[in-house]
Amino acid sequence: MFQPLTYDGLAHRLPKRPSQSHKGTFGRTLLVGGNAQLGGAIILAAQAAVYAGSGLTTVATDVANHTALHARLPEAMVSDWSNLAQLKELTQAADLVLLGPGMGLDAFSCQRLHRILDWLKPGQKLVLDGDALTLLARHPHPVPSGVPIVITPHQAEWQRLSDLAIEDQTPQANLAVQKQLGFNLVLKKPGTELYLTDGSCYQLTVGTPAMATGGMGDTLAGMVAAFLAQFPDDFNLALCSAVFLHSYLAQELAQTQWVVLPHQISEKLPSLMKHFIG
Ligand SMILES: NC(=O)C1=CN([C@@H]2O[C@H](COP(=O)(O)OP(=O)(O)OC[C@H]3O[C@@H](n4cnc5c(N)ncnc54)[C@H](OP(=O)(O)O)[C@@H]3O)[C@@H](O)[C@H]2O)[C@@H](O)CC1
Ligand SMILES: Nc1ncnc2c1ncn2[C@@H]1O[C@H](COP(=O)(O)OP(=O)(O)O)[C@@H](O)[C@H]1O
Ligand SMILES: [Mg+2]
Repeated sequence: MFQPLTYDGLAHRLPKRPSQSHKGTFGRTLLVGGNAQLGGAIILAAQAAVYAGSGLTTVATDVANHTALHARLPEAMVSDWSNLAQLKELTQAADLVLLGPGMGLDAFSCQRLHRILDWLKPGQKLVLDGDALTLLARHPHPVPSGVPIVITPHQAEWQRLSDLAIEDQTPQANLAVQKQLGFNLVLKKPGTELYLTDGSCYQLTVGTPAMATGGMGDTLAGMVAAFLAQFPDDFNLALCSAVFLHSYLAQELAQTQWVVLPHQISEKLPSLMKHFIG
């Protein structure tokens, strides 16, 4: 049922950067997340998005995170996520919205999730991760039509969304729920599984327990966002490449490290992508 994701099957298939280009060519990416306690999650996601090549990256987050984000990642623009009018403008101007890392589960975050689902228009793209998935499971809301959606749950988040206990998350059961939902599903675990809306299914051949540390999924979410935003011509290739490179890089780093820190993956991305794409 699954096609294996391998280096040889993916490398050199993504397009090089055209010389006639500017930052707008490579995607306007909006990341929404990071409450006062979980700012690290959206900072890690934003670093991954910028280092993976997103042309213009804006982060809507709690004001408590603004100074840290500016200090750590001056390439990203920052907005106060409690300003709903500004959030609407940013959402409507984005090519892709990533929603969820560290966003928390309170009523205001739920409102943000529902409003962003209402504001998105056909032609835009949406990635949902972390608390956005838990909120959607608890408080379902219609999703925009004509907007490809990627969800990146770990097994407990998928349990909340699918009602499948972790021991019941067989490929057949996962596929049945994914088809009902109509989302592209990246089910994160050792041997991450991808169930795409065109019916294709893939499984990771790389990865390591050195990845089992907080923030690793936030980094993947930022990479997925940047790949989908900057490589719009082949959605599935962009998604598969992001998922593959995240674990491939971690596996490379784990040859000499006990644990791989999520930000180390981001730091290696510009050189690895040059090597991978050619
Ligand atoms: N630096 C920061 O700011 C960080 C902020 N973060 C942000 O925190 C928010 C909450 O995300 P979350 O993943 O930490 O919590 P939640 O959704 O409750 O899941 C944990 C529960 O699920 C269970 N579990 C079972 N299987 C599992 C599996 N395969 N993978 C993982 N968990 C599994 C697990 O079981 P246990 O560990 O108890 O065995 C536990 O009971 C989210 O927005 C995220 O972005 C984090 O990224 C960390 C760094
Ligand atoms: N033992 C493991 N083997 C392979 N990959 C792992 C392992 N543990 C975690 N990962 C990977 O690390 C990431 C963890 O994501 P997630 O739980 O959402 O982290 P966080 O929310 O803390 O950022 C996923 O990509 C998952 O596949
Ligand atoms: Mg996560």
